[in-house]
Amino acid sequence: MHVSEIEVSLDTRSYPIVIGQGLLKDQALFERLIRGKKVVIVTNETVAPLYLAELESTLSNFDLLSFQLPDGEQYKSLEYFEKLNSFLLENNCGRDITLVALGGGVVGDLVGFVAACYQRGVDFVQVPTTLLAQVDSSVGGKTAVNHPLGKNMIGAFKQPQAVVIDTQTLSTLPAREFAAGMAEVLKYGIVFDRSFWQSLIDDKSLITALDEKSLVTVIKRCCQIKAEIVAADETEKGARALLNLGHTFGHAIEAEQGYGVWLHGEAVAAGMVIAAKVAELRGYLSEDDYQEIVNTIASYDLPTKKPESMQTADFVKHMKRDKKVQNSVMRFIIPTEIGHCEIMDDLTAQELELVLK
Ligand SMILES: NC(=O)c1ccc[n+]([C@@H]2O[C@H](COP(=O)([O-])OP(=O)(O)OC[C@H]3O[C@@H](n4cnc5c(N)ncnc54)[C@H](O)[C@@H]3O)[C@@H](O)[C@H]2O)c1
Ligand SMILES: O=C(O)C(=O)C[C@@H](O)[C@H](O)[C@H](O)COP(=O)(O)O
Ligand SMILES: [Zn+2]
Repeated sequence: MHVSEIEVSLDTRSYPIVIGQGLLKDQALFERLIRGKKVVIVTNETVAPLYLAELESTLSNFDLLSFQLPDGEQYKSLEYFEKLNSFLLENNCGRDITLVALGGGVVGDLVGFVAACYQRGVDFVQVPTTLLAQVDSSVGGKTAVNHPLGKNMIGAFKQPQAVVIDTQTLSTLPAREFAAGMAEVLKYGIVFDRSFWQSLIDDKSLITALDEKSLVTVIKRCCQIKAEIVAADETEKGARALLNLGHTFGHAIEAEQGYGVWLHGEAVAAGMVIAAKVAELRGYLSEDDYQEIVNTIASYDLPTKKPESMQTADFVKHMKRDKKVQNSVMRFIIPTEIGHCEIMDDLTAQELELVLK
């Protein structure tokens, strides 16, 4: 089995991202990565029947418990944050526990936040099973739950002990979820790397056919980019904000439509098109690049338009609370060419009205 390893360099909190096919079965790997004796696997009702027994068998030398969440973005909530904490207390889990997040970004974000808070912080390991979680959410330590008034509004920066990516798990992922993960993959191309972007166009049929070599190449490149950005700016004081391309609009769509109605990746896809339109209207982005962004996003079966029902005021209401707001000024990430983005803080109400038409 070929296994790749990428390090997220954060001094004493550095950790590996291990990528390979069949890693859920790698007993020696997990025994190397987990410090204590007691492990709680947290997963959800969809992932459990697919992968829980396999991981439990791999971790059979640990004192093991498991906890299942219902499936859905709406359960990335304070209510389920409390339920998981209660489960840990009821089972007398101490500070030496390791939480293992087995699932997509919803499980990973919630478990990470519990790991940040339970008894003021315990170890956790990310075992992402969606494309989105493998390329983005499992890396970098942004953990959170949603609030009815905004996405990821209550959370913490808490880095995992390790990220273990078993690419085999993608074989059971529904097509709509795969496409949602591709939105974040395309984001890396638009923000940081034009030649990576080009490869996503050239290799589209291999990628969507889940060709193992192509998938590993894509996952590795995304993890490398994210690891570099996080190492340079862990808590988003500067460059890390670029990873938010499309999210200011996307988070507004998710919250306004009701969590889970639009998938995170779908909302980000539409948000990236809106951000690209802002840039094109300003003359910062060429018409050709704008059109290439729209066409490529559409080619991966992702939306390129906002929900019809949403008006400018519905966006503004949410965007005013965006975490990038500084001194009451909204800030947006916009592409100036494919492979390069900048932060913009002078979008006018008229421009906003125009792009959201
Ligand atoms: N922390 C971060 O840096 C970060 C980055 C990006 C996104 N996110 C968050 O991640 C969440 C979205 O994550 P997601 O797209 O993984 O959604 P998700 O966690 O809801 O998973 C998507 C769906 O796939 C199912 N699933 C998971 N693995 C599967 C598998 N291998 N086979 C079959 N079904 C499987 C899940 O049960 C769910 O129904 C959002 O809450 C978003 O805000 C966080
Ligand atoms: O890791 C980051 O930084 C990101 O912005 C990655 C995003 O894809 C992700 O959706 C993140 O959770 C958004 O963060 P938020 O701070 O806008 O809630
Ligand atoms: Zn995202």
